[in-house]
Amino acid sequence: MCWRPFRELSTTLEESPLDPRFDWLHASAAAVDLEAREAAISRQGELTKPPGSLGRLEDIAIQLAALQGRAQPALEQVRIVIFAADHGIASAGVSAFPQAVTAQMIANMAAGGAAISVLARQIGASIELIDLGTVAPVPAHPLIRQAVIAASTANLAEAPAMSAEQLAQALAEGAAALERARAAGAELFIAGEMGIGNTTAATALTCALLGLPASSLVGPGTGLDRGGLARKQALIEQALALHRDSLADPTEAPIQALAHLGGFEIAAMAGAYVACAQQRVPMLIDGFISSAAALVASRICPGAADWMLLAHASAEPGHQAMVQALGLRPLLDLGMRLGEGSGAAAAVPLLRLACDLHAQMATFAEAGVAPKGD
Ligand SMILES: O=C(O)c1ccc[n+]([C@@H]2O[C@H](COP(=O)([O-])O)[C@@H](O)[C@H]2O)c1
Ligand SMILES: Cc1cc2nc[nH]c2cc1C
Repeated sequence: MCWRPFRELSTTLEESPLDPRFDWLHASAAAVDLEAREAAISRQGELTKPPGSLGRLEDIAIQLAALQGRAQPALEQVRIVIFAADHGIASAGVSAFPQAVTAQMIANMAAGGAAISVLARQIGASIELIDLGTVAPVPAHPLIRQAVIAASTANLAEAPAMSAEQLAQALAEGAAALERARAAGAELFIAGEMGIGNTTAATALTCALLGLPASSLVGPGTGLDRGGLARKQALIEQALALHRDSLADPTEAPIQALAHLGGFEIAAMAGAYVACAQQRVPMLIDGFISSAAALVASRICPGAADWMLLAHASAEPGHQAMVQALGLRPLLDLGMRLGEGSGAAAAVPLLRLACDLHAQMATFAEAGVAPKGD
């Protein structure tokens, strides 16, 4: 695919026609292993149950077999990477919580007291926290990687959220996190996020990519009241109008939308997802913000969605449109809207159950059970 980021730029994004910093994004998504898929389908047909009776537990095992390239998939090594960043738009009052919470929650995650800390311990996942830039200080901690791009993005209702250089840095941080996850032997990659104001960025980004009005996707995020919700919608409308011309070229729209309307953590997640698809690492997508990043990744890298499982349906109302556009089906619907990768972590036991059933059930022949008649 001939894809040229920043070919025709707004004056604030100054890059050359073919910017080499984005070259790596051009590589295609890997093909899934159809032989392993067929072998897994065939094994499911031999297990002691009416064919199809384990429903989506069968589909999960088959998909993981195709992604891991083995007839018997397994999920011992799960990696959770939490990308954290602040947003310029937060100063406009689009969140129910103060901006300082982003940095405070990174510290809480590192100390082991956040929901994702409990979930990661429970499922035995390794965890990495990446600080891409917060307004309040983040303490030094062995679990926290300092990869600060800027204290926050710019206010996307007034200017492009980030420069091309900042975008390149964020995307590369995501790819580097995937590289470390692979080195640690990860069999499944989960990206989580933390960023006060990031439902505004994720909503604006999705509106731009799907051509939908702010009113159809905007939601309360951390718990905005009616007045806050109206302010959030108006700011997203303002941002979409401001950046419309910069997003006009459909071949560049995903990357331009990321630069103009995204956040550092959203761009890093998109970079990690593209790298996962290119490097054969199955990913489990979390909620609203993660799905916006997944949508960008699937637009940048056609075929990336083949490498994704969607953990859950977020309670944030705009998530439904993202789910539809991704063509994925959520595994869980628990009314969650936390982020942090929490919904994905909650779905891991289900995936493991699917793998264990696939590997450990007896076949009709082994158990001496008569198979389905003709
Ligand atoms: O992932 C979700 O489905 C989700 C839905 C609503 C809110 N969040 C989290 O809440 C924060 C953003 O909410 P807000 O209201 O500040 O835009 C951010 O840290 C997200 O992780 C996450
Ligand atoms: C406390 C808190 C925890 C979070 N985790 C992810 N987003 C969050 C937002 C808030 C406000």
